[in-house]
Amino acid sequence: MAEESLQLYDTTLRDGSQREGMALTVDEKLAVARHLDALGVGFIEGGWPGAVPRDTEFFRRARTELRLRHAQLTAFGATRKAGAVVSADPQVRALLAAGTPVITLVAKSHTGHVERALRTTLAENLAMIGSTVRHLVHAGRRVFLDAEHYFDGHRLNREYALAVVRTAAEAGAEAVVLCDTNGGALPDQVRQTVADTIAATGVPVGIHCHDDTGCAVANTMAAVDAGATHVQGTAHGYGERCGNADLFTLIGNLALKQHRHVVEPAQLARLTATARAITELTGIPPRTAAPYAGASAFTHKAGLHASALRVDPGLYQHVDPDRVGNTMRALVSDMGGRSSVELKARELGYEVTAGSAEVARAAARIKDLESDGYSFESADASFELLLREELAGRVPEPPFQVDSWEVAVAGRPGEVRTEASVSLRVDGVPLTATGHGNGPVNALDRALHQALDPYFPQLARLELVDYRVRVLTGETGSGAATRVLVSYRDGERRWGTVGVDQNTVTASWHALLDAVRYALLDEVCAGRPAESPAPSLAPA
Ligand SMILES: CC(=O)SCCNC(=O)CCNC(=O)[C@H](O)C(C)(C)COP(=O)(O)OP(=O)(O)OC[C@H]1O[C@@H](n2cnc3c(N)ncnc32)[C@H](O)[C@@H]1OP(=O)(O)O
Ligand SMILES: CC(=O)C(=O)O
Repeated sequence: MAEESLQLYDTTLRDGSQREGMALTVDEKLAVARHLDALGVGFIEGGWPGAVPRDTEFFRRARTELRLRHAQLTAFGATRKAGAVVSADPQVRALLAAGTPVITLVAKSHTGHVERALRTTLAENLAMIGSTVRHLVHAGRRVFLDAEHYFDGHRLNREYALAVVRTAAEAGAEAVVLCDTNGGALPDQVRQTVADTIAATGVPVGIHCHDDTGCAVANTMAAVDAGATHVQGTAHGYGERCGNADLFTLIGNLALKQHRHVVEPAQLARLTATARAITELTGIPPRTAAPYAGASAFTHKAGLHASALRVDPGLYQHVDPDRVGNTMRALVSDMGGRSSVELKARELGYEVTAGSAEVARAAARIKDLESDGYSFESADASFELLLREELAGRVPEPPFQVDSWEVAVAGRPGEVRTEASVSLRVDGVPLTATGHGNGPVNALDRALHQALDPYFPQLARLELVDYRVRVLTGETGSGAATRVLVSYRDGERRWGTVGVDQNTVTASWHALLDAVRYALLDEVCAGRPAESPAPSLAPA
């Protein structure tokens, strides 16, 4: 396909913010805008000044705090009210006051909406569009017109929908963006309607799709195929109801499948990092299966896939993950075999081959342990400990031994106390320590730190960051097995371990021990500095 330039327009900060659960502060909006700018989008729609106070404030601060290198900041708002004088309309004045180089106006293109929602005449709606666009263009702004409900409107009254497009363009709108506002269109309808609109009017058109049929990206691609030259979307497809077209997926598709010039290759390589940074800012759990930028987009679980990937990653990947800044990952589980173990081991830095006896033993143990309830796909550290055992041909000497542990939970109205005690040995030296916490796992974690940190100073940086419990056989009630997954981090690294037992606290203890042992892999006891003898770790 010929290389062709498209306008890339992001509306995360406006339509994306219409998503349930999304409520960015002004600081967060500014930060999202900076990420999108670095990604190379052409336009960033910041919100609706004059209607949403936070958006008015965003544009006020953007004037001094936002230095965009690629994108043009865009303010969004409605045309003047029916019967109003455009220059006196407060919403239109607020749009100009936002001080952006670009303004996007929303207008009705569906006769039913004009008559029933706006409660005005079809002629007055056209006059509202014409006068508002002219007024803003005269004030020196670039103007886009979002034609609301365009696809339904075009089906109901094609001539009127086309009249909206012509009126906006004749008044000076740079492009008219055809909106599938209720998200109900399918790709064929979008393709035909876009083609018909361009053929009938000759006006440059854009596309803005919602995802209510799960087709927002497909509809956008269909519109581009039919000649749309301006593409709207949002980060992660955030947006009203089911969301908008996912801009990250669109960028991947347009750049890598159709070789269209949407962003530079170096910007494309920021796609995954941008997606993750925006997730951090919104706090909305990411869709791991999201194309291109999702954590699972290049993650392989099935053994047969892994066996082909060993030969050539291209055999099960439609593009090279490096192009979008993502990485290939392998998962080990009972659905994998020796190839999955080899891939995961290589990912972790081990030079092993699927044909070796060690790898075969590791693969067999994983299948057995998973049938007992273990799950290794989020527990790389437990996998690595298991792999090391197989490579060494024995259970390596642990850096510390456990003699016993104990947890006590006592309560009375308004107060619950949890205390954990551990008895360990390091280099044969017995240690006991006690930890208090807001629950058994927290108390055990603190007791382990209390006992071990003086001997292994690197453990002091260790932080328990996630804890998940799953009851594996709910129907057997309190006798059910539980699986516990814990995640630790020590600043740079993050790792997960798994424990399984009938007793939740025991399963947690095993997962905690694996996590601490993993932290001490390759470490020898730091020893006690001569000048500071081992502290007494007996409980007070
Ligand atoms: C398809 C889209 O997503 S467009 C973007 C939608 N985004 C938003 O609505 C977020 C910001 N909105 C708001 O803050 C408020 O809704 C406001 C300030 C715009 C209006 O608030 P209010 O005056 O209290 O009215 P309300 O929210 O009930 O909306 C009804 C008014 O909007 C008008 N309206 C509805 N659609 C449109 C439109 N496309 N263009 C202009 N006016 C419209 C109605 O005619 C009605 O006006 P009227 O009271 O003069 O008859
Ligand atoms: C303008 C817009 O957000 C829509 O029609 O969906």
